[in-house]
Amino acid sequence: MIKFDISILPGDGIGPEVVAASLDVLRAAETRLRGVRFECTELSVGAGEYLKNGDPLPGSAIARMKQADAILLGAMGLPSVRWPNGVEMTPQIDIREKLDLYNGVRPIKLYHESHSPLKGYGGVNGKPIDFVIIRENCEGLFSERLTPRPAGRDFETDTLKITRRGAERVCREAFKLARTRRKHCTLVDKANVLPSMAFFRKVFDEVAAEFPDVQTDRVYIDAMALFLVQRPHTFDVMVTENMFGDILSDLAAGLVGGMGMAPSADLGDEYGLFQPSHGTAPTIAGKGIANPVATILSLAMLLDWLDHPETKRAARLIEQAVARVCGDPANRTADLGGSLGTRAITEKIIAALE
Ligand SMILES: NC(=O)c1ccc[n+]([C@@H]2O[C@H](COP(=O)([O-])OP(=O)(O)OC[C@H]3O[C@@H](n4cnc5c(N)ncnc54)[C@H](O)[C@@H]3O)[C@@H](O)[C@H]2O)c1
Ligand SMILES: CC(C)[C@H](C(=O)O)[C@@H](O)C(=O)O
Repeated sequence: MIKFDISILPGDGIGPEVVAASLDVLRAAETRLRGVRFECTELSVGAGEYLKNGDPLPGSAIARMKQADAILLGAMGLPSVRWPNGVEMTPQIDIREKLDLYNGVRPIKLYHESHSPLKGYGGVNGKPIDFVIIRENCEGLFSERLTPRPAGRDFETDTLKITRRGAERVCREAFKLARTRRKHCTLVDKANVLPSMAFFRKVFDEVAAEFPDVQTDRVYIDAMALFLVQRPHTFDVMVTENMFGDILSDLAAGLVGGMGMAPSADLGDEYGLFQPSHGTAPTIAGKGIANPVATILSLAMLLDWLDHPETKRAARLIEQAVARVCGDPANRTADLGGSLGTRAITEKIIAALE
């Protein structure tokens, strides 16, 4: 019997609700696997933990995460809980940096035409929306956010830093992924204006030369916001800077039904953390209406990443169950215009596991 040790970080707001739903799916999938068990250890991290004990990310939690085989996270942060300098507590960014989870993988897939605000997508005659945003997770515009600054200045700055190592490794991961898909990789940058972005483009071009079988494009971030609305079906894998990826991934989620449909993985060379792209959605927390699909799909990414034949089989079972359930427009949660609650859609997904 192989045991996989999973750290579970439910977090704040709807985080615990969507994580509980995903753990029910995990337990149901586990009964269909041979010789594999999951041991889950819950860790308290987030704004709630700060309010209780004064630290949103205790060192003991980081130490425990480092021992685990993988990490599943709900969502963290509350708009009312802030540091004295005015910014929110964002332990999820701290974790990415501490575990060097530089490769932010954010798949975007449309399961039914009724989920998209765009006309002519999905369905029998519609065009599929199926692409992946690779977000550089450990530098870019977030890189110097923790640098202490003198108090009382009448200006504040943030630095957008791109290193060769940072750009090279994330571009390489994007190309490797493109190779397993439709072999197309698009760089999204602002190389017309920012020297840091011209540097990112130079590194992208160098890495591209290692992957002659992958077609490339270079699109400015402002144009990409337009193209994602006009022709999202034309993209396969795109790679971009931290902040650009943060913004584009919400826009992209909007194309396929909203944040409740957008899973993600934060990957490094040693550790893997999996979480929905969404936040804590405080206005719907505790109402039993949060859409758990993004977290359930993140769980499938986790199982795939564990890279054991049985966990990979579990990942496929979950993905297929989600596709079957979400492919039926009768199965819609409130965010998709339906009436199913968190529990009801989770039960349908569990029933669809084969
Ligand atoms: N990775 C994370 O943990 C993460 C990501 C984004 C925001 N946040 C934090 O979450 C808090 C709220 O941020 P926000 O409102 O900008 O973003 P949000 O993602 O929480 O919510 C944006 C919109 O999407 C809806 N939504 C999100 N997830 C949903 C789900 N599963 N089902 C149905 N509807 C869903 C919300 O109700 C809201 O209308 C803030 O404190 C923010 O810092 C955390
Ligand atoms: C809430 C915030 C810290 C986080 C980020 O900026 O990375 C979120 O927007 C995300 O996309 O995971």
